[in-house]
Amino acid sequence: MDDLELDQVTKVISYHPRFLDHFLKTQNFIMNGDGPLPYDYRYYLAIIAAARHQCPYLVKMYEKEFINQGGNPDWLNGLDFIPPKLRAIYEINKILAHRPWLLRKEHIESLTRGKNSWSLSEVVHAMVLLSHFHSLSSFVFSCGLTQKLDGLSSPKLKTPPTVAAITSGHNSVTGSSAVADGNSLMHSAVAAGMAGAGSLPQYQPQKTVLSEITLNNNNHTNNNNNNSSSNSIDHHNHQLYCNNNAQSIAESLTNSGGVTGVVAAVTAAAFASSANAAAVLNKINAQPSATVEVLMERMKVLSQKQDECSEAELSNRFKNVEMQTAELPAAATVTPAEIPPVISHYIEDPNFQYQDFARRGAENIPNTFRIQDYSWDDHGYSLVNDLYEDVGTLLDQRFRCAYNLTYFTMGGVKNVDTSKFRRAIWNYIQCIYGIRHDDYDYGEVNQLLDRPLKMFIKTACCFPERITTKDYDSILVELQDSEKVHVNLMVMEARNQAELLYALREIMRYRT
Ligand SMILES: CC(C)C[C@H](N)C(=O)O
Repeated sequence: MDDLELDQVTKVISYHPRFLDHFLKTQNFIMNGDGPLPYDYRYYLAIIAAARHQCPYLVKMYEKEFINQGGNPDWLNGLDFIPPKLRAIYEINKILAHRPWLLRKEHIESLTRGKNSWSLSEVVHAMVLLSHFHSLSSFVFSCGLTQKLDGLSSPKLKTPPTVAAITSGHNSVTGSSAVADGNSLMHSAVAAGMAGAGSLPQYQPQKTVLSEITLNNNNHTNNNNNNSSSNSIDHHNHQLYCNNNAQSIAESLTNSGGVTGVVAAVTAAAFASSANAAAVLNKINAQPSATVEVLMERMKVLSQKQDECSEAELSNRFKNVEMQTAELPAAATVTPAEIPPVISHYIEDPNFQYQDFARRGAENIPNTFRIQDYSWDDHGYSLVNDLYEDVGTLLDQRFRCAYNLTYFTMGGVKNVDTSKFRRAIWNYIQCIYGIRHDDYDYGEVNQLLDRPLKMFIKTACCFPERITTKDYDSILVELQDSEKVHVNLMVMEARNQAELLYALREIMRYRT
C-alpha cells in the first residue's frame, strides 16, 4: 500500500480495526487489484465521485495518485479534457451520488452500445468505485475531517500537533512529506488491523493515537455513565412507556418539531393523559436530548415487545418515517460560486442534488425500493461477483462487518445489546434513499433516533459538505469518539449499499 493511503481518514477508521481490514482490502482491490478498468480510469472516477460531494480532501489525494499511476495530467484540467468514453459515465456518477432511484437500465444501455462502449464488467467496476467514493466523502465530512484538513477550521478548535503537520502538508497538493509524520503513529494500528481476523483485537482504542487524531475533545464522555444520575421522571415514565397509547402520543410529539429526544418522548407519555399540551411541551423542552440510560431502556423494552404488526401498519410506519425525513430542514441549493475552485472543473450540473421523497412525486418515481424484491444478500452480491471477480465477496464481508460490529458498550456502559440502536441507524439511512426492509418496524427508528441525530444522519448522507465539526460535536454527546465514528461508518456503509442496490438492480434489468 502506498504511504499516502495511510492518511487521516484511515487513521480515524482504525478506531475499528476489524472494519478497517475489510475497508482497506476492498479499496485496495478496486483501485489496484485485477479488474476490467484501466488504472487511470479508476483514479479519475475516484476524483469525480468525491467532487460530486465537494470533498477537496479526497479530490486532491486522488489527483496525486492519478499522476503517480501515470495518468495524463491534461485530464486534471476537468471534464472537458477527458476521453469521450470516460465522459460518458458522468451522468451515472451524478445520479448515483444524489438520486440513485432515478437510474434506469437505459443509462446502462447507452453506455454499452456504439463507439467507445463500455463492457458490463467495466460498468460494474465503475459503479463500485463511484459508490465507494461517494460514501467515503460522507465519512470524511461526517467525522469533521474536511474542515480540519483543508484549513477551514475555526480558530477556536484545538489543533493537535500531528493534525497540524498533516494539514500543512495536505494543503499543498505536492506536499506529501508531512503526511509521513502522522502515518508513523498509525503503523501499529494498521498492522494490527491487517493481521488477519483470528488475531484481531476486539477493540483497540489506540488511545495515544486517538488523542492525536481526535478532532474535538468530547468532554461529555466519561466511563461512569452507568452511575449517571437518573431523574425520577424517567423512572416513573418507564412504567407508562409500556402503555401503547401513551407511547404513540409520545412518538408523535417527538416528531412534531418542538420536541427533541427520547427523554422528551418518555416525558410526553407521562403527561399525555393529564395536563394541557402547553405545560407538557414546556416540560419536555426543558429536557436534555436522549441519554444513554434512556436509550438503553428503550432498546430493552423494544426487544421484549411481542405485539405483531399487520403488513399495512408496518408499511404505514415506514411511510411515516420517510415523510418525517422529508420534513427535516433541507440544505439550501448550492450555487456554482460556492463550489471550491479546486474541484469545480470536475462538476457538471451542480444543482442536481438529493431531493426529498415528498417532492419526488414531481419526478413520478414515488416507488419504494423493497428489500424483499431486490436485496444485497440474494441478488446484488452474486451479480457483482459474476461480473467483477471476487468483489462481491469483499463487499459482502465489509457490509456484514459494518452491520454487525459491536463492542457491547454504550458510552461508558458495558454489556449492552446495542443491536436495536444500530439497526435503527442502518435502516434509517436506507430509508432516506427510499429503501424499505419489509420485516422491520420503522416505529423503532422513532423510538431510538432523536431529531438531531436524524438530521445529522440525513445531512451526512445527502449533503455531507454541510457537516461541520460543531454538528459532529453536538450529537450523541455521551458517546465516545470511537462510537461516533462507528455511527459514521454505518452511514458510509449503509449508503454505499443503498447506491449499489439501485445500480445493480438496473444492471439486472438491463440483462434480462
Ligand atoms: C454506535 C455505538 C452505540 C455502538 C456501540 N458502542 C456498540 O458497541 O455496539
